[in-house]
Amino acid sequence: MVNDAVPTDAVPKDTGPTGAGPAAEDVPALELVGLTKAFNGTTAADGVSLSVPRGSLLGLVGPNGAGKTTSISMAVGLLRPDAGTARVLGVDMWSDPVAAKRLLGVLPDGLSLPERLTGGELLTYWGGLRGLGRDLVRERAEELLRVLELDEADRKGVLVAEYSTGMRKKIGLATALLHAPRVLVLDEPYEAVDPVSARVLTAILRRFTDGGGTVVVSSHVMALVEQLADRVAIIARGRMLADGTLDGVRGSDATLEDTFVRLVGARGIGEEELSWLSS
Ligand SMILES: Nc1ncnc2c1ncn2[C@@H]1O[C@H](COP(=O)(O)OP(=O)(O)OP(=O)(O)O)[C@@H](O)[C@H]1O
Repeated sequence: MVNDAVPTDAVPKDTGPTGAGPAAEDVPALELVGLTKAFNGTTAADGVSLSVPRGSLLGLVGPNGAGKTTSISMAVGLLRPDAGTARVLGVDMWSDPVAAKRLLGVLPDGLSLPERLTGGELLTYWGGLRGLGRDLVRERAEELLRVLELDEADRKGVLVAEYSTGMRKKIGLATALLHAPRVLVLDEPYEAVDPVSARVLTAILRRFTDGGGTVVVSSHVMALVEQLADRVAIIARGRMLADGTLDGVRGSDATLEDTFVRLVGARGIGEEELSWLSS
């Protein structure tokens, strides 16, 4: 798995959602252009291209090892591509990473966070890195902790190091939202999150897109993507197999899972395989 953790190179000073200047209306929120990456001679992403219109919520799905995290990591500036690039509202991630990251909120795979801080302290620290004013950070941090139900742990002084997996996801999401980005890229945001918190997360994402924001979510849960997303992209073996509106990709009479299995290829278990399990 790609695990390049926290955005590093010159965390941008934020000037708010409109800080990077207005982009032309027809510019996609996020564009992946021929993103390619090989690890030790093995291609993990092979010319991955995708265009995500503004205001949409795209579900990125693919089997284990398909190249989702690799592609996302290149798109958000965490992993340098061998070839290709990504643009956030028309701003090139690899030639102008500071401006591109200003527009972007990211929940990366395997996010590493400062562990010896409470959630509130972490958000204060993060807001400072983003160049946000103290009062604004305090207000937003309190609200995020409350909405994401991390406020009680915060009052008790629970450190991030002591957080459960789901709590870590939620505080990671809070760091992604804190500077009010225009595009959110979330790698498996629902993983390990309880059903009540999942509803809160869905409500946050809907509010975000209703306000004109754009979301890319990777997930293995087809039913969730069908319920949440208006667009879907299917990737396998490092290649984009399909992308478009949900109905366009799956057709009106098939489930996303059917389409996924048809495109990716089903694999059953042979008669003899694992027969020792039933002996
Ligand atoms: N840092 C790395 N070093 C070597 N190989 C890597 C690295 N990161 C990813 N890979 C390989 O690249 C391929 C794609 O991995 P990636 O993590 O992008 O897949 P994924 O679609 O996110 O998988 P999953 O659904 O299991 O999280 C896999 O074969 C993986 O082993």
